[in-house]
Amino acid sequence: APTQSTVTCSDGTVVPDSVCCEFIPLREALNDQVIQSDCGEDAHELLRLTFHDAIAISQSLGPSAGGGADGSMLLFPTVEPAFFANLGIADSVNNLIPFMSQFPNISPGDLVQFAGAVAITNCPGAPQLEFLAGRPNGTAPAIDGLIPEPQDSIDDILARFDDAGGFTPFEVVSLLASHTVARADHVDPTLDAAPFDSTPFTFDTQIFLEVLLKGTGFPGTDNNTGEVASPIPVTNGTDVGELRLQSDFGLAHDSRTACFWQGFVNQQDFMAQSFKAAMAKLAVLGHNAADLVNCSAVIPTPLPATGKPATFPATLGPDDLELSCTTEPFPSLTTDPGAQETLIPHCSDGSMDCESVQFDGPATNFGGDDDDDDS
Ligand code: HEM
Ligand SMILES: [Ca+2]
Ligand SMILES: [Mn+2]
Repeated sequence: APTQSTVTCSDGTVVPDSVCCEFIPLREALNDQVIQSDCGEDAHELLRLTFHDAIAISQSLGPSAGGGADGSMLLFPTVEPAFFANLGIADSVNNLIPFMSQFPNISPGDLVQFAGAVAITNCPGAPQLEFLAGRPNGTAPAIDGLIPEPQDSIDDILARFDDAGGFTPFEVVSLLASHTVARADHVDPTLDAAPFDSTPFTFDTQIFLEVLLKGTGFPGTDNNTGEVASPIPVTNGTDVGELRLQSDFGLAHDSRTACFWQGFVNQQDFMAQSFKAAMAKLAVLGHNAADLVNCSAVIPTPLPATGKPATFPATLGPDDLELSCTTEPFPSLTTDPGAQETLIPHCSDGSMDCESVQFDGPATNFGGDDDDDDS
């Protein structure tokens, strides 16, 4: 068999090509200057950016509609971030732009996918994503209209993912594991950092469980576009109640996806591996993977899963489930202790006050707001 040649980077990491070694100092710089080795706001926003850069491609409309994972967000920061569907993306774009000049040999498309992969290694339970290097620079911004929105029908969402990269309904649900480490700043304009599950700093399966609980209220104002009622809406100061996206609710109940959604509840390894496989596809949209170099060895080992099984938030239990998968049994789970509805901490260390990093930069959100007061 042919022998695979390797290179050893100065820190001892063994990689297939020396181009991979340049990502090691980038990884340290990203963790020091932006991510703060935390699964907090900045890590979450970098993960979201991998999606919004990559999904902007269309098989039906052709290459002029968008180049996929090509760094166009960073290269044309006044164009795509200003689309309504990209509200909030300007934060992560401005946080990455300084690294383009600090690491001139690393392309913006690589930078976006690499930053997201590094970011989630700070989230206990996240998989070690594949990372391939060598994406050429994007040549034009994508057109508006390619980013799924939470008010879109499930037909439209599944069709958009299929058109972007042939994603199956199972792969779409797999990608939504991302919402286990996610909070909305713009869905309810009165709220910052409204979490999608009760553990926004842990890459666990709570998102899949909690979206299956009956909605009882809203964490801030009612019935914003793309929002439906959540099961734990109580807000107290910076502890913002859970916010449920209409799209997550729809995917949890649509006949094409309901059993996939339910199937990730309390299945940490299956969820993490399925997310990893779907992310590998997302991260190379617009490229031929065979043209890229496998630099996965430069992605750190993620923090291990907590080992805590999925649990119903305090005061809730099986009676609060609203299920649409009729062919699979629902797992038996316990309820967290406590007589009061769960409050979700604002910071990963349980405190109320944690600063996120926000560099000034050229990217602006829809409406021109540059969001740097985001917390
Ligand atoms: C049906 C597809 C999807 C829809 C409709 C959707 C929608 C949204 C919305 C509306 C937000 C809140 C943004 C804000 O108000 O600040 C959000 C946040 C987020 N999304 Fe998605 N999303 C989808 C798929 C994905 C995928 C595939 C990924 C990654 C692989 C992802 C990662 C994230 C992350 C990490 C956040 C949190 C950002 C933060 O905490 O600041 N989403 N998503
Ligand atoms: Ca979580
Ligand atoms: Mn945010």
